[in-house]
Amino acid sequence: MKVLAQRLLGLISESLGLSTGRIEEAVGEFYQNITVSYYPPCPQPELTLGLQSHSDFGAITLLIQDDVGGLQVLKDGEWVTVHPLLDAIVVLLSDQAEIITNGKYKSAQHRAITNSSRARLSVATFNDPAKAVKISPVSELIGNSSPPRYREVIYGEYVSSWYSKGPEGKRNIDALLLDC
Ligand SMILES: O=C(O)CCC(=O)C(=O)O
Ligand SMILES: [Fe+2]
Repeated sequence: MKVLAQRLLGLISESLGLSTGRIEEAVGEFYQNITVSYYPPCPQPELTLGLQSHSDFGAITLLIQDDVGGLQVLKDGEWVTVHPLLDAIVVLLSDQAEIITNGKYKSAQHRAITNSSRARLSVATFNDPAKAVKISPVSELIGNSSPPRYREVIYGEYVSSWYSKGPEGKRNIDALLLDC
């Protein structure tokens, strides 16, 4: 999973005209956290969510889901179900990647819904910076015509604030937006 995350961030760097290792360099050493989520069947799925709308706070998330389905991403204002595919890994770009690329890439807003008949399991691998790392848009993407869109943040402080405010769409990263 770490090699895949490095490869994907390398391709994103190259797509922006940066050196292959540039985003990884900005993230620093990866700290990997794994969350296994179990969603029991819910008698009235329309009344509750398995996991409320949020974007992940690290750099990039790689997620494996079983064949039940329930992950949705917000696209053009609509919730789109990410249908399970055998052997597929879902890639969710996370908030630090959005900051580092100065918003050229956006973190994915997502949620999990429940269903009335089957339990669901997902395994997410989060690739995060160390808590002390300062994250800001990379200098190569900043210029007169593209000012920084996010203020610098110490990753550990971002995580603390995310947990104290709670997940709610993209309000945590939106709090770093600069007027420009
Ligand atoms: O269960 C899922 O598909 C989503 C899990 C998730 O978004 C998370 O753990 O951050
Ligand atoms: Fe998530």
